[in-house]
Amino acid sequence: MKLCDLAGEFETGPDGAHIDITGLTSDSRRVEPGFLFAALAGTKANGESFLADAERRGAAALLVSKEATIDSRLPLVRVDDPRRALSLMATRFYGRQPGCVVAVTGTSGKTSIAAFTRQIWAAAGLAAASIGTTGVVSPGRNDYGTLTTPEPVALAKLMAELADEGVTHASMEASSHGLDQRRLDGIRLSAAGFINLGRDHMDYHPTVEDYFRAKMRLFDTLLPKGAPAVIFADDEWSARAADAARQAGADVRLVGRAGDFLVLKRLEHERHRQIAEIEAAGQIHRIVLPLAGEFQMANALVAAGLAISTGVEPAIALRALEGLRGAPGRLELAGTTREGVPVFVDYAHKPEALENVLQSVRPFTTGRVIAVFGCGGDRDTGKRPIMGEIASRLSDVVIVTDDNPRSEVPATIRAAILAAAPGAREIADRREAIATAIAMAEAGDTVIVAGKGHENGQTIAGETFPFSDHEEVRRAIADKESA
Ligand SMILES: CC(=O)N[C@H]1[C@@H](OP(=O)(O)OP(=O)(O)OC[C@H]2O[C@@H](n3ccc(=O)[nH]c3=O)[C@H](O)[C@@H]2O)O[C@H](CO)[C@@H](O)[C@@H]1O[C@H](C)C(=O)N[C@@H](C)C(=O)N[C@H](CCC(=O)O)C(=O)O
Ligand SMILES: Nc1ncnc2c1ncn2[C@@H]1O[C@H](COP(=O)(O)OP(=O)(O)OP(=O)(O)O)[C@@H](O)[C@H]1O
Ligand SMILES: N[C@H](CCC[C@H](N)C(=O)O)C(=O)O
Ligand SMILES: [Mg+2]
Repeated sequence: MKLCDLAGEFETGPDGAHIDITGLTSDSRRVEPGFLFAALAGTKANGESFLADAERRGAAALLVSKEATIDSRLPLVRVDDPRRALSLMATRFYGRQPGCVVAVTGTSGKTSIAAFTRQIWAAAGLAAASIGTTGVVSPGRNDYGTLTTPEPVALAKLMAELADEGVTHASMEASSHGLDQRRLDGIRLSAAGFINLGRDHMDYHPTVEDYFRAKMRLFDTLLPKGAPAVIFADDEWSARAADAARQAGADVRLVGRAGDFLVLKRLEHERHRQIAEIEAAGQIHRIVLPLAGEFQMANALVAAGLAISTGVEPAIALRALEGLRGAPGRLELAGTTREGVPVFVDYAHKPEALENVLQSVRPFTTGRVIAVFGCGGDRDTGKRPIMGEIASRLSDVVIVTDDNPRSEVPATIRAAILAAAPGAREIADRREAIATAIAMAEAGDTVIVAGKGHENGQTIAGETFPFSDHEEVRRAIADKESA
């Protein structure tokens, strides 16, 4: 593609306008001959330090900030916001996107909502995909993922591939990092969703306000004016999110007990399912959601709201809730012991998520709630004691173990949690911690293994070892039975 076509509204200068660009990247190590290299200011480095490296590898043009002092003979595209420009150029380069893309933000529930929206569309006969923390799922794929919101170039390429594979509807997660770093600025959105705001990523965002503002970019910058914004109505931050979306000119649709678009009239919990009465356009629909946890009902309502807002009949969308499968590792029943103790694997790795999950199992637990969890290294340290306090308040037995210590000393992470969790046991080895919880469980108890959900590895000191909470649960149950 010619540089001037790729640059679109951004100026290229006369010399380079007609050179051919063969690809684009923001990582100089991935530059190939003919590529445009985007120099981005990062958290650890500045891409401007790698211009020479990019040039050596064959870069044909550079995307740089207006203020940068550049010593290069290559054609330059100078812009105010290189990250945004890179996203816009990447989608121009790859061309196609599914005709209908929705994005959802919030602290907890994004993966579940993206997966549910895909399932509702599929139930309505549409070729649908979801993109997020657990990877990419579509009629033709089930790819494991690493980031919640992929990098802009990878995302643009993926969207084009999905469109080529016949996918017409895609739901994606918009993480605060993704929004802040403009990863999805090139995506054409048909609707957007908001679920909640809690404590997360305080290592990256200086304040909660900054975190909230990053999330609101979805409505005030990315969502086209007049497009539907589906907002969960029952969170502490709902009113502010709705205001922000309304001010940005979105068509706000509230879902939940305090909703106006989908109103949750009644909810009854059974062991592994819930029965709900939902009002849509003046009609009451009685549905059975085959998932435990009130938070899943909230997620299901946002997903149904997004599906309805993109053309699915309300009756069809709400009926589809009866066939929903939870996203992998989200309050997922990983096994049941011979005594009938359910063992759930859950991805709660932040305070509100842990609180929700522990509260969710209480109604059907006649004995003890046994919780096994830890916290990841190189992430927000402030959440550790908060999670320790929540676990000891809401469970009867707490076992503190390792999550992904990454580069940190694991014992230091555990100590920070234990300081706020009096009476908790400390078992560093995650396999042993899971086995201990399952071995001690008696009839009436519930075991929750939290923090890693769908993950298939444990990262310790820069190395990732194969590890699956699901497999460990199965192994521990089998060992208990044969003992
Ligand atoms: C903290 C964070 O978000 N970092 C992201 C950020 O990196 P950065 O800009 O800070 O990178 P940097 O190391 O300072 O380097 C600056 C620039 O120099 C470039 N560089 C660097 C070295 C070199 O030799 N040549 C070169 O060109 C880098 O490619 C980069 O463009 O921008 C990069 C490009 O977009 C991202 O890859 C990177 O995500 C890293 C991989 C990451 O781990 N991010 C996590 C924390 C994340 O994004 N998580 C969210 C939320 C998770 C959730 O809550 O679910 C997600 O969406 O997954
Ligand atoms: N609506 C919700 N409210 C509170 N907690 C929730 C909600 N939905 C899910 N959770 C909890 O958060 C965990 C993660 O859920 P999910 O993966 O759907 O959220 P996410 O926003 O994608 O999280 P992440 O940013 O970590 O990818 C679940 O395992 C559950 O413990
Ligand atoms: N996307 C999240 C995942 C955390 C998962 C948890 N197991 C941990 O390692 O902290 C993050 O990178 O902060
Ligand atoms: Mg997610």
